[in-house]
Amino acid sequence: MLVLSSPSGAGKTTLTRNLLEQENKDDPGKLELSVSATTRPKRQSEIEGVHYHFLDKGQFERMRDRDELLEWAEVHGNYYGTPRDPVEKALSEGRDVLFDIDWQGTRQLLDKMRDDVVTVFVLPPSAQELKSRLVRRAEDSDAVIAKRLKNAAEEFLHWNEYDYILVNRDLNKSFARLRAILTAERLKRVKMRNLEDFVGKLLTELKSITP
Ligand SMILES: Nc1nc2c(ncn2[C@@H]2O[C@H](COP(=O)(O)OP(=O)(O)O)[C@@H](O)[C@H]2O)c(=O)[nH]1
Ligand SMILES: Nc1ncnc2c1ncn2[C@@H]1O[C@H](COP(=O)(O)OP(=O)(O)O)[C@@H](O)[C@H]1O
Repeated sequence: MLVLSSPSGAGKTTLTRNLLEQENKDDPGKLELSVSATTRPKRQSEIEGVHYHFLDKGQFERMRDRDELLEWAEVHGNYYGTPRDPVEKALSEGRDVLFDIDWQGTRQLLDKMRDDVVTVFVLPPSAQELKSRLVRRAEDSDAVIAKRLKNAAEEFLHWNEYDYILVNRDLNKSFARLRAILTAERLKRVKMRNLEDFVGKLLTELKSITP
């Protein structure tokens, strides 16, 4: 499980989309995005079921109360949560799962599955650039942008709960660094499947060619 968090506008959605596209080009189906449920209104560019499952408050609360969410939180005055089933299915089938969730949700995932979770916190190069990106994205009203900027102060404080920090100045560089994190994490001995079998085969082969 690879988690990206950041204050709104730092670039985590852009980075997750690029990562999914590139990874699935190289190894189709290996990395899956966890599509969250939310009560926030849909943005113009968003598609139901692709970017989020857009629910009303009652629908969300029913999912939460039936324990169908792996984690959930209230962010910027709306509910957000991770549907449990798709994540469990992907993991059981050996796929990696990418999450774009906030620090509250990250804490809940870590409490449940610490050994399997890698966390990345994305920071903007400056506060002014954070504001400019929110304005340039042109998806939210001035009031919504103001609220997100105000909440960024609280979110910044959680940087030290994450494994990796990406200061997202140049998008290409940040993307390359994110891929490096994923590659290195996949190469960790404890995360590699069937390694014992592989080394066993190497030993057998070695014996057969050793005089
Ligand atoms: N805990 C939790 N946070 C989420 C989830 N989905 C999205 N978020 C976070 O909610 C915040 C707002 O997301 P969004 O409304 O898409 O705005 P954006 O960050 O400005 O693109 C971001 O910090 C997301 O990472 C989720 O399923 N659980
Ligand atoms: N490194 C970067 N340099 C300049 N603009 C960026 C960079 N990364 C993201 N952006 C732009 O900033 C805006 C916010 O990015 P987004 O990925 O939506 O942020 P978040 O998901 O963290 O709220 C978008 O318009 C995006 O195209």
